[in-house]
Amino acid sequence: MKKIAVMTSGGDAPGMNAGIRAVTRTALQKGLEVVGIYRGYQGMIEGDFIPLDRFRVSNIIQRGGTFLKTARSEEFRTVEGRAKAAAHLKKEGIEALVVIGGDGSFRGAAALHAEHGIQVVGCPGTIDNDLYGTDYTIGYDTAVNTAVQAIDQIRDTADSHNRLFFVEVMGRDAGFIALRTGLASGAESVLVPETTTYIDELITKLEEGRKLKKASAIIIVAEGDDEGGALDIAKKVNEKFDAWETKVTVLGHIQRGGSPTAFDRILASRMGNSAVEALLKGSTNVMIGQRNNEMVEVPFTQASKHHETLNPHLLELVEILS
Ligand SMILES: Nc1ncnc2c1ncn2[C@@H]1O[C@H](COP(=O)(O)OP(=O)(O)O)[C@@H](O)[C@H]1O
Ligand SMILES: O=P(O)(O)OC[C@H]1O[C@](O)(COP(=O)(O)O)[C@@H](O)[C@@H]1O
Ligand SMILES: [Mg+2]
Repeated sequence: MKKIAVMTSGGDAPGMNAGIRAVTRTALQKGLEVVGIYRGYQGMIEGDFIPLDRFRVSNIIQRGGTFLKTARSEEFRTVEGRAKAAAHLKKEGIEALVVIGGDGSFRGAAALHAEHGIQVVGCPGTIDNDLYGTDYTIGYDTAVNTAVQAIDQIRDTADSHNRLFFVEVMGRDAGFIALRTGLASGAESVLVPETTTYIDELITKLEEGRKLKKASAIIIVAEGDDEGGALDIAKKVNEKFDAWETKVTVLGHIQRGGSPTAFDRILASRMGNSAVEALLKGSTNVMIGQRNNEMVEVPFTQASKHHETLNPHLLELVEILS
């Protein structure tokens, strides 16, 4: 193997730049040439490539987003689109690829391997933490820290006015961001898609809080919750409970940006490094995961099929401590 490519795909996540840097510098150190692919699979289809040297990845470890840009490409979902993409890779002499992205990106990589024999290894890059086989994905820790900081600020104003806040966090159909954010911000309750949400139970809890003369209440709602988003849930609660004035905040894309935490930079650096080592020893169709602080290889088929379960003890802890 002489030349590899690296790309970012799907939703951006803080730490992706640190991952690109780690892939590039590890590969160069092993005597490989490295090419960056702009705009995910769409850039691959269009042959939008840039040679990477050690200086091209200087001064990016601390930057959010991804300097290679990212995209969601409908064309890559087609056999024809993938054939165009593979033709560009072959013309450039690229034999192997590191994809930093989520479950969808790994499905795309698996198709590229099946149809065109390109060797593919993935690094989990998504704020949602919704991949099986890794304790953490790149960007998750930063997103949680961003959300916690925002909720600390909401708590100041909620307390001053004695209000009830519903704060919606991202996570698509997973509740990881919501759970960790709720624990760290001392939320009264966390509503996640993985467990059934009972509006009546929530109201009982809020009433108990009123009786205890709590100054405010903050409920964290995962965007994919089974009872709907924060606005829907606030409405349902308000139909039966209006003792507190109620406000809704949707944190949205601020959770995706910002400088990555030290945790995410280190995770991305280790994963990028392991991805190149995996390619060199001939692995393909695997994601690099972190398990008990060790780097491991997880087949794409497992990684993208489902995600880890939420820790029920942590869900319980939110209730115990609130
Ligand atoms: N089943 C699939 N076959 C081929 N390509 C896919 C498939 N699923 C996703 N992709 C490609 O991967 C891209 C990123 O996937 P997406 O689900 O949007 O984000 P993520 O990788 O963060 O989960 C898609 O826009 C598409 O180009
Ligand atoms: O930026 P978009 O296209 O609105 O997508 C929003 C979605 O992307 C995410 O921020 C990240 O998801 P992916 O990493 O799977 O792309 C989700 O939490 C959210 O549901
Ligand atoms: Mg995804």
